[in-house]
Amino acid sequence: MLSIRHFSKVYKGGKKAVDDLNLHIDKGDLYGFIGHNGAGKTTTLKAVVGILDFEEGEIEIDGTSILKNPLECKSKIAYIPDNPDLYEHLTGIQYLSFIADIYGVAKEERESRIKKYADQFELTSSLGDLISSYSHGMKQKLAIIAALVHKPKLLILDEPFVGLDPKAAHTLKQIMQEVCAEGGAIFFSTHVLEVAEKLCNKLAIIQKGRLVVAGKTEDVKGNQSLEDLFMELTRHE
Ligand SMILES: Nc1ncnc2c1ncn2[C@@H]1O[C@H](COP(=O)(O)OP(=O)(O)OP(=O)(O)O)[C@@H](O)[C@H]1O
Repeated sequence: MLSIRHFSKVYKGGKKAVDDLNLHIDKGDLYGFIGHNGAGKTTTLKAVVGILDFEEGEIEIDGTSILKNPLECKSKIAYIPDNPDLYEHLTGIQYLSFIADIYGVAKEERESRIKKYADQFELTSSLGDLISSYSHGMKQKLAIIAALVHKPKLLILDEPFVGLDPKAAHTLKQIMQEVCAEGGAIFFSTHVLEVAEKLCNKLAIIQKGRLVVAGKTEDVKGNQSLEDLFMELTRHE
């Protein structure tokens, strides 16, 4: 579903943020991406979704190159950045309809998907309100619903649990598991190691732009907790 091969990114000014990264995410994978602040997670996620140019390496979504055919790739994915910017002058439902229009989602399908996820996140009664009146968590929930409205094959999430209350975080975990059980795939960054450990079937740890370890959660962790492993692998940071 997602193949990252020999990906490197050097920012203007010479900073090498990611160095020769190789990762493969299959259909059904719930894949956690872990690393210290500045390790290169957001840089990787932005390159995957086609909003950050790169010169070295190849990234393919469902067999299609994000550099050569970005539109086809973007039709199959959804991305939620760590701080989503929404159109504040629209109401929640206007925003969701706008996103559904962009992806050409049929009326009945969009209505049922919006209802399902808005009910789950207890946002239904606020959908008629202006986004500018939403709290940070409500905006985060709206961004999640918008990402799910076209049933993407691949969801890319940058620290999706930040700002969510415990109930909303629980709902999001359930939705993520459901998406993957139905054959979708999710690649997400997080600093919440307990969540990654419990939720993900695969994990990757990145440090200073280089992959430290990647694979099935049980193989990566062995008998220790993810926190112990993470501290051990990154202790020279
Ligand atoms: N636009 C930019 N220009 C120059 N350097 C950048 C730019 N964006 C990020 N960097 C640098 O690239 C490195 C990786 O940053 P990145 O945002 O990918 O880290 P991260 O793992 O997502 O961190 P965090 O957990 O804090 O979000 C950092 O050293 C950062 O300073």
